[in-house]
Amino acid sequence: MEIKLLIDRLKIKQVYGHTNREVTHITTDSRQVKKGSIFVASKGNRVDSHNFIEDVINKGVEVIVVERFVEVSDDITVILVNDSLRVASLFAHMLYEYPTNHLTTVGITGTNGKTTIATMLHHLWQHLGLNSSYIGTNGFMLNANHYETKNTTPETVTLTEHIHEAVDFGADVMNFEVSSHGLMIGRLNGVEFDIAIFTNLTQDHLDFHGSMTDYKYAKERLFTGLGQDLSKEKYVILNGDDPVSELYRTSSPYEVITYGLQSHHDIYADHIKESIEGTTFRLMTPTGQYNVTSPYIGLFNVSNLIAAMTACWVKGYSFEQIIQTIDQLERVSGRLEVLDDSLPIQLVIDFAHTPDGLQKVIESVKPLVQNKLIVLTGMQGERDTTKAFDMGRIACLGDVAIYTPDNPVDDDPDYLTGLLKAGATHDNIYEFSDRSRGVEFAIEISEPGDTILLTGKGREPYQIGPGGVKHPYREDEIALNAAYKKYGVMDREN
Ligand SMILES: CC(=O)N[C@H]1[C@@H](OP(=O)(O)OP(=O)(O)OC[C@H]2O[C@@H](n3ccc(=O)[nH]c3=O)[C@H](O)[C@@H]2O)O[C@H](CO)[C@@H](O)[C@@H]1O[C@H](C)C(=O)N[C@@H](C)C(=O)N[C@H](CCC(=O)O)C(=O)O
Ligand SMILES: Nc1ncnc2c1ncn2[C@@H]1O[C@H](COP(=O)(O)OP(=O)(O)OP(=O)(O)O)[C@@H](O)[C@H]1O
Repeated sequence: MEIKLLIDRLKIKQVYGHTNREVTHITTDSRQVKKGSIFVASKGNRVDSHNFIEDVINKGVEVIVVERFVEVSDDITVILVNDSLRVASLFAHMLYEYPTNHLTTVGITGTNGKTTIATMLHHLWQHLGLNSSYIGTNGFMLNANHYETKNTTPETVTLTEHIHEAVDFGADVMNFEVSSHGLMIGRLNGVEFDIAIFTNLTQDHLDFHGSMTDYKYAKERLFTGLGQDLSKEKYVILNGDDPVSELYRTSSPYEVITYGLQSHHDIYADHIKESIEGTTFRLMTPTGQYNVTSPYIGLFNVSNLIAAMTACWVKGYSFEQIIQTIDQLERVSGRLEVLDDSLPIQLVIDFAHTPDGLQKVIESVKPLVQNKLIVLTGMQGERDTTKAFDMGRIACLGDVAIYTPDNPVDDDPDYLTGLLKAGATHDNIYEFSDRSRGVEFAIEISEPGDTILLTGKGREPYQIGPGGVKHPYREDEIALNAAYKKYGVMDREN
């Protein structure tokens, strides 16, 4: 695309150099530039990437977007603007031909359940015969192809580029985990959603948002962002069990469908029966009642599954069609996942890292516990530590609570476990500054019939230590190795 077309869209700007250049790529990261790239410089929390301009010019970049004047040779085109990241969104969407117009987009927001619902949907669409894409905490996916990403909602240019890749791949639908950070700092600028789903709002990320009120309004942006154009077919799917849905109901003019576990919702479940293999329930819908056998454990996963099914239903699939695919659905990686059911203990990994998530996950597992319940929980460094006290208290719903750090970054691991310990409600508690030792200890003290619930990590393959350095870490492997050592089960499948 000729940069003149991009520049013409901006009123407030100063442009130096030629405007008849062709560009094929845009990036906010100097390490990603190639010939034909526009490089957008910005001031981050850690570095000011205006400092990399010489470097990107040496790599062949001829067009740069900046927020402050920089001295460069005359053969470089410099576009000086007020807010370079806002311009990055605009240029990226123009360059990639407004990619969200070419597929169905589903945005999922809420404190817990985004990855779960987005993953369920990604599989449901494929079983219904569509090509699907997923972007979120577990990376970027095009059907079964998986690529790593850095954030739950990546920065604006990377996100737009991935949407463009999904369109090129032939994806019919793209499922987005929409983080409140992403909504607040413009990572989703230009993304036009067709379906917006809300899971729940409970305490998390107060280090970033400051208060639950600000956090609530951050998430509301997904719903106000749907716009007002009623010639478009869009839907709002809200968890009726969460009171915040009443606000989000008023945030958008599109049809609202509520789901949940209570009979006054539009779509809900009753006759729920839980086991360690999964859950059965009766799905009550505007088109009839259906029996569902779900491979997912836990009441909150009934809610999550209904949200996912509802998104397929509003796109025209019947509940009969949708339910037929459910027994083929894959487990959601690291979310209430039972590791090797041949063991004499129930060894479960989960990603719960908020008080509500932890409470729900313990409540889900408790009825299935035969002997004692050992809960391991962790506190993240440099994050919302005000949740630690409650998490320490909730972990004591187990007979044994083990406190560890989880991605401590530059915080002292003992400080983090101490914050958890402050909430303890019984004495059967242990602290480990090395999380893997805590996992091994949980196995060491277990007896056949016990349930061990390892929360906060799931299958995240690293621990973030001092300086933000990621060290390889696999909780599933540590736990299984310790369990095989203790219980001698050799036929491991992993
Ligand atoms: C606090 C925060 O949001 N930080 C984000 C921010 O980092 P930053 O401001 O420190 O960036 P920086 O390192 O100063 O770099 C500034 C600019 O220079 C560029 N750069 C940098 C180095 C270089 O050599 N060359 C270069 O061009 C960078 O690409 C960037 O454009 O910009 C980065 C690039 O876009 C993000 O990856 C990073 O997310 C970090 C990793 C993070 O942990 N964010 C969390 C708080 C977050 O966003 N979480 C949400 C929610 C998750 C959930 O729901 O649990 C998420 O969506 O992930
Ligand atoms: N609907 C729900 N309500 C409460 N807790 C839930 C719900 N769904 C999942 N959880 C719990 O929260 C944990 C995280 O789930 P999931 O990864 O789906 O959430 P998320 O919103 O994507 O979180 P993140 O933004 O941190 O990636 C799960 O492992 C489970 O313990």
